[in-house]
Amino acid sequence: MQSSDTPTLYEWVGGIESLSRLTRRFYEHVHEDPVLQPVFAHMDSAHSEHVAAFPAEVPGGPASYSESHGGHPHMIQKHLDRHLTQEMRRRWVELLLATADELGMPDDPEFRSALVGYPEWGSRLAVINSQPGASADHHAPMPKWGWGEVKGPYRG
Ligand code: HEM
Repeated sequence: MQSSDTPTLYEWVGGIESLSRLTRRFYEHVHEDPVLQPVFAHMDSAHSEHVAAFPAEVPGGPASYSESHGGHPHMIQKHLDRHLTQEMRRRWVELLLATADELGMPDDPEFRSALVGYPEWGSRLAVINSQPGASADHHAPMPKWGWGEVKGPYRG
């Protein structure tokens, strides 16, 4: 049951250090992947540092992406006209979850169900936003993601 002492997903995952490790390793895999490499060919590796601020803010971490990197509208803009396909999206989600396993991120059922939910949802928005004619809402609020139906970590 969720209560005032329930940690945020951000705290549970290990904060910005853990998310920076995840994004860094994830993009290493992306650059070796035949489906995703061409999509991310122009992304420089230093980029993964500030990208981690986004998945930090969504699950309850500091609002630094909103304050310093243009917030949700800027992130949406990065996906415009990319013509992302379902094959790319599925590969992206698979690689992200495989990287979480590789790095030994928490694997309790409650955390993992929340972890699967967010990229599944967000990647589908990325595909929609990447199609011809899509535009970014300049007031799009930052998404917030929590424990969902499981309401918190396992308590026995
Ligand atoms: C939950 C889902 C997703 C989130 C939260 C997300 C988040 C982000 C963020 C924060 C950036 C960098 C923005 C910046 O420069 O400040 C970015 C860039 C980008 N994303 Fe996503 N993204 C998601 C899904 C996807 C998917 C599924 C794909 C492709 C299969 C994708 C492709 C890209 C590309 C190509 C860029 C630009 C890279 C560059 O700078 O060259 N994204 N995304």
